[in-house]
Amino acid sequence: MRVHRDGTPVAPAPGLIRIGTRGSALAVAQTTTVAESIVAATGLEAVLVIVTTRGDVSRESLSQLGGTGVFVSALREALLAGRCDLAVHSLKDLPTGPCDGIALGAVPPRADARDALCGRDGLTLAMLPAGARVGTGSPRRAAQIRLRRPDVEVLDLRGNVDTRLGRVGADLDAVVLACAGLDRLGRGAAISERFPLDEVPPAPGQGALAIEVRSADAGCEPYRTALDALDHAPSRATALAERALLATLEAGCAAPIGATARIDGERLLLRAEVHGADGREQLVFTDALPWSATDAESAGVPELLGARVADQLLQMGAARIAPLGARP
Ligand SMILES: NCc1[nH]cc(CCC(=O)O)c1CC(=O)O
Repeated sequence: MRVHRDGTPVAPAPGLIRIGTRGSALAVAQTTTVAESIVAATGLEAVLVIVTTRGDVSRESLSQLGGTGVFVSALREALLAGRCDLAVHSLKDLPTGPCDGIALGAVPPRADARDALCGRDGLTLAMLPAGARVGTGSPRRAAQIRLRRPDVEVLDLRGNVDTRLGRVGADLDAVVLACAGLDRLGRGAAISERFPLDEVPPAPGQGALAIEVRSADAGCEPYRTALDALDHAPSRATALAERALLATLEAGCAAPIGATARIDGERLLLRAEVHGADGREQLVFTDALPWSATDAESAGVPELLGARVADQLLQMGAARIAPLGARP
């Protein structure tokens, strides 16, 4: 497998699949795993095409750039322009709306969706001393921590995973990050606590990857074989239910919303929470619908379930208590 970094085009060739990715260590690690699966399933040769986004090179804050969508759009442009054949994203960073000409080709088996506390000296959230300094850039994570530990100080945090981890034991006592990213980077040893999904629901889609393909190519070989080999029905169903919730709430990726779906026997179950702007109010709702990976009737169930849970949260006052349209 080759990694192409310099920005010049990689010509399409028979037997070669060009996989677009962001250039961060995390993105390259996860796209490498995807590429290896494709090579194993299809016998194709794979090249990673690294697409630099404004979000990677700019020092502006994410809100000035227009949200995490900036990471996604450069990769989608490369796909639409034919500079790569597939694009690999962190599913939680994708905007909820459809994108003309692009289809969600596959959702591979989901990594650990939980949030992780990385505390100095192995400290868990309960063990942190009063007044401890905890870093996170996420309003959801901030609200979840304040609710459990009103006596700790939550501080804003940006930067890549290594930058954030580097602050632990320096100016911060702990940071909160996604388990998936830490595990994929081989930094799982930095985790002092993995928060239970039902108690601290993560961002919708966290831990899942989205493999995008040009809509016109989705049913054609060799893409079809590659995508079929990558796709994992339970991971797709849970991630899509969580995203449908976000879409119905008309919420941005920085809105203080946590969601976790799971397969429970022959049902798809979705639990979601919305946090108030002041960090004290919280709404929680859980619902389930019949779902089975082998049943054609189950198509559309994840979207239906996500919309139902969102409607219920709206009736409970979600739009009143939370800044749903907030950008990071
Ligand atoms: N918000 C940025 C982001 N987008 C995807 C991941 C990695 C986890 C994943 O793949 O869901 C992270 C880092 C984090 O939240 O700690």
